[in-house]
Amino acid sequence: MTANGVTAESDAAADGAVALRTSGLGRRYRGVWALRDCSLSIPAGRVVALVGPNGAGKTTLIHMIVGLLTPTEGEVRIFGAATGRDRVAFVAQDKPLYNGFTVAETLRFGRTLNPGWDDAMARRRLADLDIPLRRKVGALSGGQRTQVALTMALAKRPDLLVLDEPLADLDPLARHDVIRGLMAAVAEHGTTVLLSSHVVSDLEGTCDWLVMLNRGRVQVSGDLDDLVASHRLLTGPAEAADDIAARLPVVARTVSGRQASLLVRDPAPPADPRWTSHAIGLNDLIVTYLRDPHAGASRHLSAVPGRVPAE
Ligand SMILES: Nc1ncnc2c1ncn2[C@@H]1O[C@H](COP(=O)(O)OP(=O)(O)OP(=O)(O)O)[C@@H](O)[C@H]1O
Repeated sequence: MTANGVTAESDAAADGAVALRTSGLGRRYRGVWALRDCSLSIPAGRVVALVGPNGAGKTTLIHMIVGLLTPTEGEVRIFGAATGRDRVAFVAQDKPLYNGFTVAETLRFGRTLNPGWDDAMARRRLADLDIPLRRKVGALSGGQRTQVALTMALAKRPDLLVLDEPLADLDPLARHDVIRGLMAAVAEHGTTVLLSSHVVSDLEGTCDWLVMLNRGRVQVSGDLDDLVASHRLLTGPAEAADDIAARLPVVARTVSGRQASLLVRDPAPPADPRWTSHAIGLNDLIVTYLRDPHAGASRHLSAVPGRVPAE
């Protein structure tokens, strides 16, 4: 385990096991940057949560990764290759499937288009899920459509599976089933997964790497457990907050009356006994970063989390 995302990325680069690397990636729409200066390095075999507020640039990033969108600047490499898209499967937000096709016809279509298609697995998976092959896709429930789209993606036997908000529109039980099915399939084949979601509770226990985008910039990228362990919430008197902030890498601060709370990364224990240090959960960590687009941009952080060291 490493102390932060930057170090973890160096490790991944060193052993050659990088599934996805973006370098200085950016996309502009009519003069406005939707995503800028995005440099990430994701080790192979990780299940990556991509989170960020509405409009943060998640779909823009995903579409550049899967080749649906041309970058304005920078580049994407999949398993070291600029042309590695044949190793990627993608499930889009709206899960485009042909409503007039039956599930069986949908599978046949997938088999025709994909040389490495695993038809036995696809049929087994749909049978386990009680999804009838004879039913028209248009007659399936939202959860069943998601499962069919996911099965189509898994049957391609991708090395990198990219899912744009696959859990939206699903009830909690269906969300749970989708995640469980996905994790089982991923565990069997060591597939790297990149999953965007707004539902933080779905990500806990599922994902082991976290990428946070905010206003088109990478705020954080790193091993999820390491990120949670390396942040502490310090609470103490508001009048002493500036003093603490001058000495420690403060990510974000809130003041309520006479009390201040500082989210701090890799802090030494505060010498001032009026301050107490608490562990922070994943949900609070994410919410704190998301609330403040500048969180993490402290002058104390010598490297911006998520930025790949120069090679
Ligand atoms: N085709 C487009 N033309 C102009 N602007 C666009 C286009 N697509 C996206 N944008 C803008 O780029 C920014 C990022 O959008 P994007 O869809 O990538 O965000 P997101 O994080 O996926 O948002 P959400 O969580 O709401 O799906 C937004 O400000 C959006 O309005």
